[in-house]
Amino acid sequence: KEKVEITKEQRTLMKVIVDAYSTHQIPQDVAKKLLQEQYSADENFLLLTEMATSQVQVLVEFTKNIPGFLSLDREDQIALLKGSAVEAMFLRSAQVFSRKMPSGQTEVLEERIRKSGISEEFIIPMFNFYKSIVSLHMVQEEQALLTTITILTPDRPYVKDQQAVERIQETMLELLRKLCVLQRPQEPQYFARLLGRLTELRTLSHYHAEMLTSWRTNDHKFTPLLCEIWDVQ
Ligand SMILES: N#Cc1ccccc1NC(=O)[C@H](C1CCCCC1)n1c(-c2ccc(Cl)cc2)nc2cc(F)c(F)cc21
Repeated sequence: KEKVEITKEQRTLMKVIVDAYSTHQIPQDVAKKLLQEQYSADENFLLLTEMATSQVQVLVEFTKNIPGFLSLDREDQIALLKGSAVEAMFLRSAQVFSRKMPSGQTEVLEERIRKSGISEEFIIPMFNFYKSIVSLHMVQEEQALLTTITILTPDRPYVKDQQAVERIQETMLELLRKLCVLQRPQEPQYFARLLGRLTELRTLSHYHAEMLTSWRTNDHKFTPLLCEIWDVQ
């Protein structure tokens, strides 16, 4: 039986990542807004572009706190941010959806999102992903590390020094592996299941541009930052 224990450095690394992850969150709670009232498709589209834009800003701030990220080549830092922003946004949305809520509220939230203006064909794959995240019952350490691992994906377009990214990602993968073993000793496959979600996440993210351009709204206006990050306009 493998004796797994977190080293002192790993504990420090964990604390840095989790603190940064919880600090750099969007101030306004989108779930609360959506539960408070029903918006039109146009209002929802505007809300989405606002949320996505501020999500990119908090993502940039978060990555600055990932040990080793700032010592990567500057252009590679940008390539990693551009390459992971959409996935990070869907992962964040899934984590918001999987939050414990008073009974019946998750169903209301799901209904509001189904009717938000998003076109039918994307609703199923999106909620399949969200529900697969819900079923994992991740703790915040796992959520923070999973987002970090997503950002540190070496084979993003235009990354020059993939080895340098791999080295940092491996540190995070090893830490997550240990956490999963310690957190779920009775579920040896849990770590593999977590990483499997990143494959689903990448597939869902392929649709992001179409999800936006097919939104039921008269005016698909995007912020300059979103035009940069999302393949739109
Ligand atoms: N962006 C963003 C973002 C950043 C941080 C936190 C949540 C975010 N998600 C959001 O704001 C959107 C809202 C925006 C208003 C209209 C209804 C969807 N969203 C999405 C959703 C993101 C994208 C695309 Cl194409 C379709 C859907 N899946 C959500 C799940 C949830 F449970 C949830 F509460 C919100 C959710």
